[in-house]
Amino acid sequence: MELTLWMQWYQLILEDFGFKKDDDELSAEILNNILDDVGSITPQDIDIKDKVIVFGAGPSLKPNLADLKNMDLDGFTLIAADGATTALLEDGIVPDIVVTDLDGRMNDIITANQQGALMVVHAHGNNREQVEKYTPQLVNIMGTTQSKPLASVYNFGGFTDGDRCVFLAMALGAQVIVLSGMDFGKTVTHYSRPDQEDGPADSVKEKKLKWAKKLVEWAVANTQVQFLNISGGEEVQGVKTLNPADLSRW
Ligand SMILES: Nc1ncnc2c1ncn2[C@@H]1O[C@H](COP(=O)(O)OP(=O)(O)OP(=O)(O)O)[C@@H](O)[C@H]1O
Ligand SMILES: Nc1nc2c(c(=O)[nH]1)N=C(CO)CN2
Ligand SMILES: [Mg+2]
Repeated sequence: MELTLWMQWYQLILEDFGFKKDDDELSAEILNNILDDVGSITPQDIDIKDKVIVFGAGPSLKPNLADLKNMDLDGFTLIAADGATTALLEDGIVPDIVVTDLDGRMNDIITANQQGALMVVHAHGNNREQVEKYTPQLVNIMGTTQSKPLASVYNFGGFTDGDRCVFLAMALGAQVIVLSGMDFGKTVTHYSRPDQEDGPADSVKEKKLKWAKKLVEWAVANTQVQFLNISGGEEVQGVKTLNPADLSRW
């Protein structure tokens, strides 16, 4: 999404959650400084295929993976939103890219990185400590922010890890984006909340998922990218729902 338009969404999100722009900016500056020290990658360093699968951490993720793990996924770039990484690794799949604000199961995210996954690390006002602690433990990192971009910290638009996967894929030139485990709604899994069982979202998470869905629906309505949905959960307006097995036709 173009930056000036994203900034209008961002303003509404700040107001809705009471987040402070200054906190987001400070965290982004800290990430930028760390990346200056440890090194980082740029969008030009990331080659994606025309077809991408974005994995969110919703309840349909595991059933989706049960089908996908027996299919040939070579034609797709696989992008995992944070905690979804754990579910992929359980099924023997290493994502090509992990988009994370560093609150998934960090051991698994580090393992995926060691096995080749590129890291898209998001700095925001509520994850400064995780940025400081975990970024130096990672390699092949690209930084992102939801606020003002910096030399090594990009803003492609998007808010939650899952919808930011979508905006990243679009910025990198994806033509087809398949949504998996992007249920939205009111149920979260232990992949999203590593210390909890699957169950109802708290009010903040529910609100985050509403914004995530709105942003994905904006992308569907305002870009030429072809979206397909194999997730269960809520219908995403304008997106055809498929069975995972039918993906081989795309
Ligand atoms: N029902 C769902 N439960 C959890 N995640 C979902 C769901 N549906 C879609 N998703 C997407 O999967 C992503 C999983 O990442 P993760 O749970 O780490 O979220 P997050 O963006 O860091 O949010 P939070 O700040 O609540 O941890 C979410 O960002 C969201 O976009
Ligand atoms: N300031 C702030 N920004 C965010 C937050 C958060 O908790 N605080 N959570 C996000 C992932 O859903 C994305 N951005
Ligand atoms: Mg997260």
